[in-house]
Amino acid sequence: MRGLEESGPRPTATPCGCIKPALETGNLLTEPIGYLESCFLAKNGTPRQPSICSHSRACLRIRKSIFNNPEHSLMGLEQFSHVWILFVFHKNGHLSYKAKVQPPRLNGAKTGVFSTRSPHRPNAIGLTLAKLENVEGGAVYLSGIDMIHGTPVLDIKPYIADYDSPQNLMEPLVDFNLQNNQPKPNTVFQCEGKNDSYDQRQLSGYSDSQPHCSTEEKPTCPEDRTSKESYPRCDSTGEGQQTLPMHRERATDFGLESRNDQSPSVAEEQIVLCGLENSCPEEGTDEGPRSEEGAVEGAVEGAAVLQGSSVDTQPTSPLCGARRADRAPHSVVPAWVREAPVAPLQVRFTPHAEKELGQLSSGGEPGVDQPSFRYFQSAEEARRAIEAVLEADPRSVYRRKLCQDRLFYFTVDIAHVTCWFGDGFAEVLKIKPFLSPCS
Ligand SMILES: C[S@@+](CC[C@H](N)C(=O)[O-])C[C@H]1O[C@@H](n2cnc3c(N)ncnc32)[C@H](O)[C@@H]1O
Repeated sequence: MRGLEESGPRPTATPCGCIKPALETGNLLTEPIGYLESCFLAKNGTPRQPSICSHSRACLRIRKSIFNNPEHSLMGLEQFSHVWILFVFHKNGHLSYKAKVQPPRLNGAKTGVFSTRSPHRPNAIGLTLAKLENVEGGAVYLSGIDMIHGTPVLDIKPYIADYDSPQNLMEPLVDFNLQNNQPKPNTVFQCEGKNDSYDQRQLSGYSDSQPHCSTEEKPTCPEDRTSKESYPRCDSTGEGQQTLPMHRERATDFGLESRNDQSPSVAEEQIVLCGLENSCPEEGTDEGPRSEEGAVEGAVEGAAVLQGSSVDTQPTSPLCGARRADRAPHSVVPAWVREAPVAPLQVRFTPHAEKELGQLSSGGEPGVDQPSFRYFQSAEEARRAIEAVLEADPRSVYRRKLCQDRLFYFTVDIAHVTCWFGDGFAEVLKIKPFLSPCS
């Protein structure tokens, strides 16, 4: 990654010799959107992952040099409970990196850098999933962080479990009996599956190796403080900061709470999890106050949407045998994420397009030199990909509203697809081979 001292992105050559603008070759000139004010002043003692210390606190103020009105850029973010923070490991000391590293968790054994969360990597970029405590004006208040004070932050993105958690992309492992919130008997096996999560921790290298903080045990964290006490630096610069919503009412409010008002506190999330884990016969410990039935119901329903927010609830069985930090956190997203106003489209292919698709996978007509798929293994796979793309209506709002009758083109693998959209459907008209001159 290029340093700030350089004047700007310069054109660079691609492997095939074409000169392209720097951005197109991935040479990004970054400018931090802000510098983190963190409760951790130095690398030493800073948790290796955010899950280790849920009480850690930080504040990020969006710089005015990025947006004249930083608060505009944060509009709507308060509706999310968690955010991804992309940042620069600015205190790495050197920019060197090695293909194999020794993550502390492997205790001396080496593994490939890309299978770890090591700070020392080709581009010194870190990625942390933090809890969003509050948004006030142009400032974002976070908890559960593993970055030090002064860390340059490159970006904030909302955490959306539907997109970001593989558990949401796979068939649920547990069939819940929603009446009494008990997993059906076959989930006992899942609850016993401790090895899986252990293996994953081993592989990720930097995950929870230390005693982690919970509401009840906090060996390495600062005291749980009131919001103002938690952000001394922010308070010193930010006038009129309000008390952060750290202390919430009861877990029963959790599933029914609008993110607009307040997010559930860490403690509440844990209460909900405790309520769920008590349904797991493996887990005998009772680490926190038991939630009331209502709270558990709200959680198990998962997609419960009220007051503009939607609570994500993960299947609990893989979590039963795991420790708290291994569990996918419940998260809150605004309702629009799950209730998009755009209905899925019906997708159909003209007979002509069907024929062309078949020809692509078979390498074309005899005697004609035609490429076959690079990524898909069959025409059927390509067809499913094309269907999925179109079903979700890939058109921009502008196109949808103002250029409805225009043909729409896109390319997937070597298929250049031409289609059109009608009321509630998309129809594929043509599929031609496409080979990029310079990919
Ligand atoms: C293992 S990294 C993981 C960071 C992030 N969660 C990730 O996976 O990319 C976390 C460690 O990086 C170090 N660290 C945090 N902020 C840093 C910074 N700005 N520059 C260099 N090292 C930093 C701290 O020692 C912390 O324990």
